Amino acid sequence: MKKIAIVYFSQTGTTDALAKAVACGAETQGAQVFAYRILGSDIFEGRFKNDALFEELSDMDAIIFGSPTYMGGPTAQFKAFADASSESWSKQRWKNKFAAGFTIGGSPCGEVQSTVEYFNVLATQHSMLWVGIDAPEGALSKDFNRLNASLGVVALADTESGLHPVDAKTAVRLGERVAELIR
Ligand SMILES: Cc1cc2nc3c(=O)[nH]c(=O)nc-3n(C[C@H](O)[C@H](O)[C@H](O)COP(=O)(O)O)c2cc1C
Repeated sequence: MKKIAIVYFSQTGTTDALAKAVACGAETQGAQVFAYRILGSDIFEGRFKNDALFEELSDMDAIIFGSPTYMGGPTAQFKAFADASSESWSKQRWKNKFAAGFTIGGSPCGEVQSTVEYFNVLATQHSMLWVGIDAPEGALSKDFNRLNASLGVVALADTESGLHPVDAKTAVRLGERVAELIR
C-alpha cells in the first residue's frame, strides 16, 4: 500500500480544504493518506514536540507539506514543525521519499510562491525527491493551476467560498501525481 502523509497548518480552514483535496487525489490512486494538522498545543515554549508523528513520518513513501502564507513565508506553526524535523534530517530518515507542497494566500501577489520555495528547500535538505505541478493545459489556463505555479499548489483564497474550485482541482492533481509516482 502506498503511504502518503500530509502535514499542514491551517487557522481559518482554507489550507485544511486544500489538504483534503490533495488527500482525495492521492486516495483515487490507491494511496493510504495520513493527514496531520499541526496544532498550537504541539508547540511548547516555541518548540514543536510530537515524537509519535515523526515515527509515523519515517514510515511514509511521501510527505506533502502545507501552510498558509503568512508574511511572505510559512506560518510559525509550520516552521516549528520543520525545525523539529532536524533530528529526522540528521539521521536522513526521509531520504528518497517523495515530497510536494501547497499553500494559499489572501493576495494575488502576496509573495505566496515563497512558501512553496521554502518547502522545496526543506525537502532538499532531507534528500527527498520533489514533485511539482504538471500543467498539461499550459500557461494561463483558467481551468487548472490558475496562478501558474510550477513548484507546488499556490492558491488564492476566495472571498466567497474560501477555496476556489480551480485551486481545489489543482490540489487534487498534486495528490494524484505524488501517488502515481510511488511504485
Ligand atoms: C498574520 C497573517 C499574515 C498573512 N500574510 C500573508 C501574505 O504574506 N501573503 C498573502 O497573500 N496572504 C497573507 N495572509 C492571508 C492568509 O494566507 C490567508 O487568509 C489564508 O487563506 C489563511 O489560511 P487558513 O484559512 O488555512 O488559515 C496572511 C494572514 C495572516 C493572518
